[in-house]
Amino acid sequence: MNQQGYNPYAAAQSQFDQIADVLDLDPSVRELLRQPSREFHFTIPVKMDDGSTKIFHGYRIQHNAARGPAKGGIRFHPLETVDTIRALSMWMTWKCSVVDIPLGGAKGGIICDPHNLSKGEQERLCRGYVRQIAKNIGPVIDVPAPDVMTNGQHMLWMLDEYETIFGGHYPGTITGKPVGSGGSLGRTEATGYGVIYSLREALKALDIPVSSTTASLQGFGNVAEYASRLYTSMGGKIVAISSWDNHDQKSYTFRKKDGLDIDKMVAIKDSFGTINKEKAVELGCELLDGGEWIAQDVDILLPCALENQITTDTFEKVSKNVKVICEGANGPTAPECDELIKKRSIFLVPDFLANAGGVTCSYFEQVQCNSNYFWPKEEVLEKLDEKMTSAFQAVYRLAKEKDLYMRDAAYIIAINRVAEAVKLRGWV
Ligand SMILES: NC(=O)C1=CN([C@@H]2O[C@H](COP(=O)(O)OP(=O)(O)OC[C@H]3O[C@@H](n4cnc5c(N)ncnc54)[C@H](O)[C@@H]3O)[C@@H](O)[C@H]2O)C=CC1
Ligand SMILES: O=C(O)CCC(=O)C(=O)O
Repeated sequence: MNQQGYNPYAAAQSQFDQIADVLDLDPSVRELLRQPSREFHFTIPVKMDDGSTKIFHGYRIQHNAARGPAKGGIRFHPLETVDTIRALSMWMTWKCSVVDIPLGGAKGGIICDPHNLSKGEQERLCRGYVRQIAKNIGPVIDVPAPDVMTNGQHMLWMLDEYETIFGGHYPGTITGKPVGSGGSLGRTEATGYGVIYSLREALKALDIPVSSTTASLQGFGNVAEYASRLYTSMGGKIVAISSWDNHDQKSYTFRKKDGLDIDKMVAIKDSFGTINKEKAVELGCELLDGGEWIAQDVDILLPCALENQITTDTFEKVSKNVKVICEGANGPTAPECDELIKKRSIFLVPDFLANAGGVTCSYFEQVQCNSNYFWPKEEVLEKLDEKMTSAFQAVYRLAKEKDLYMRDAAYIIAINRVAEAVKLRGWV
């Protein structure tokens, strides 16, 4: 999902280079880690409902697998680009490393708009994707999962195709599967809840009670919905949410200054996370331009939609009262904006730490599939909270000790672990 003039891969590499300098990384380690180790680009012919055949373009990019099988979601998006997937694969490596789970980093995508595909066409697209990549994914190689505009149903079609090809049950091939078909309880909630576990720790560090805070969110899909649910259940108040309207081809911000009722907002969104604007107005929401979510007078900003949303331009609109930015999306902040965030002393919880709950629960799903024994939801969420909290605390401790920006501290921990793994394996 590239926007004009913005290249997420260049952003991911620039973040990496900055920390590689701080760590004085060995040149060969640096060269190895600043790019993906393997890339697959392929075509996917799909029989459409009208009898025609359409050719889609699919990608799977594996950044690094030194600490374990590569891991990361598959996106469906009409504006997906290879550089976005490269960046996301790199961020997956740092994400798995910062929460210390034995997995590497990968990401996949198909250039398509599922809004315009029937269920049957989506199933054939998922199966076609797997036919092209089956030999290069699997429980010990690379394990996909859902991401933007993909869900458990897509994952199960993909798994079924994989198991048909290899003739057996291999539930550890894909995570984010539906519960009852090899999925873990809690995976649907995991990313959003993880964002709020990190936010809770950040507020604790700042000595601010959650129940005294207000927040504004970008996005209302999987991550944002569950982040909103947990945050409001802790007493926080959400005053604005923005979402994309595919029919109007623009985004809107829905604002209610005395607080949005999240159950009611969920009831009027579709499966793509689009809020019905007519129904929102009936619920008493003000309808603002999509970009207005960032300009609200709140304590907390939760970007949970897209990359490159907090830029030097949009940052000018950020209220002086914002105390925390907790990044639910991957890469929502342009690298040049970090200096501005630091200058304003806004506490930042970086994306690959804040949104690591999804992949952590995916790891739990693999563990459960391997032992063919599934845990109750409370146990999954308790383990998730433990993992997220201890990762946050390790990053926060380092940031405090060395007076570092939270993103830099998280990168130092993550990159050091991967650099150590590639050295121990004798790759460099
Ligand atoms: N689903 C997961 O487990 C994980 C997702 N992420 C990241 O979180 C972000 C969101 O992912 P999901 O919630 O899964 O996606 P999703 O597809 O469920 O929801 C995306 C949401 O973003 C909104 N959106 C799209 N363009 C927008 C715009 N211009 N302005 C305002 N809203 C807009 C959509 O309306 C929708 O509500 C992505 O960056 C994704 O990579 C990160 C970790 C795990
Ligand atoms: O659950 C997973 O394996 C991957 C989730 C993901 O794609 C992400 O964290 O960005």
